[in-house]
Amino acid sequence: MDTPVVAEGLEKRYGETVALSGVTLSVERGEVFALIGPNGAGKTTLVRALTGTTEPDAGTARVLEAEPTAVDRDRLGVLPQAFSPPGRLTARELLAYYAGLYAEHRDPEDVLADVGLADAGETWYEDLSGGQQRRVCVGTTLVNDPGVLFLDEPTTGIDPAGRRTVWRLIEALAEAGTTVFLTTHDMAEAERLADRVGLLAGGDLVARGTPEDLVAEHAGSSRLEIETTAEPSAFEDLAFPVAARGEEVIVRGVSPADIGAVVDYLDARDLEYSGLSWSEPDLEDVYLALADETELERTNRTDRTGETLAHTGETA
Ligand SMILES: Nc1ncnc2c1ncn2[C@@H]1O[C@H](COP(=O)(O)OP(=O)(O)OP(=O)(O)O)[C@@H](O)[C@H]1O
Repeated sequence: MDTPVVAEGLEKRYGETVALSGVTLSVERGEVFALIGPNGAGKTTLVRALTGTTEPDAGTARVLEAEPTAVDRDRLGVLPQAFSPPGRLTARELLAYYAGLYAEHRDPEDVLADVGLADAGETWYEDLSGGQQRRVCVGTTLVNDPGVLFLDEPTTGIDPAGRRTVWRLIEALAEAGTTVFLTTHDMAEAERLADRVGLLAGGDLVARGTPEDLVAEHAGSSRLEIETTAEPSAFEDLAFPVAARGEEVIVRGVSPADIGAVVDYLDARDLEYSGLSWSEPDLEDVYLALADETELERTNRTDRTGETLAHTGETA
């Protein structure tokens, strides 16, 4: 079977603004592809170009082997970033309404349960909480059991438990062969769900790969965050790279076994601290490193983070 989502050299401008500057990508069947990137990076524009709601200035897109405007809608699910169904329909009525648009559709009751709203079926959409509304919106994209699903920030505004419900749902869909193209600002979401992640910045896909590969390549080393008002210079003799950020000192490359030595260092110098937290590098570090780098290249600025470096050339 052919690759369900393919973009080649997609370009889109709005006046002087370059929203997409030649994006090429493909997403395989059953794959979850997460598109991340700063506000205004072009994510929604890319989703719109792939789903036929905006026409690119150059390049081509194919979804389910068709032009985006000619895709068999029975096989496609699209959740736009801004989606406001009628407020005076209940969650159940809304899903039944959207299901009725398709000759073959799932039982709306099952979809309601899938998005964790079995108990809220009789509530008007306008009376649901923001997170419940978003879950109904996700549900509307599932009624036709789509083969390809575009979800533009599906979990924005959803509480942690509801988010996990949606995550499990997406995982189950992908396992059953649904191709999922997702945009998100939630790095935990991208890391958990995505087989591959693409980082869009300034209309360009500046990095792509599995979350693991991106972390290994771009995220740097582990970080120990020390909440302290001590001056960065007080850490000069520590055997690890250190950077300061506000009332935090960030020590890089510390393994869990090294934490004791850092604590000894603090105690020996009477450096007061109110908290220590250690973390493995993750996708958020990748995002910060690459988004900053791209922003730097774009603006040619040299001082963007407000971080003061102690005795290394690193940023935190
Ligand atoms: N219809 C439009 N008219 C004019 N400019 C637009 C239009 N749509 C998008 N843009 C511009 O194109 C750029 C990319 O916007 P886009 O919405 O694709 O970004 P995004 O990555 O989805 O952002 P966010 O994370 O904030 O949702 C922005 O500078 C935006 O202002």
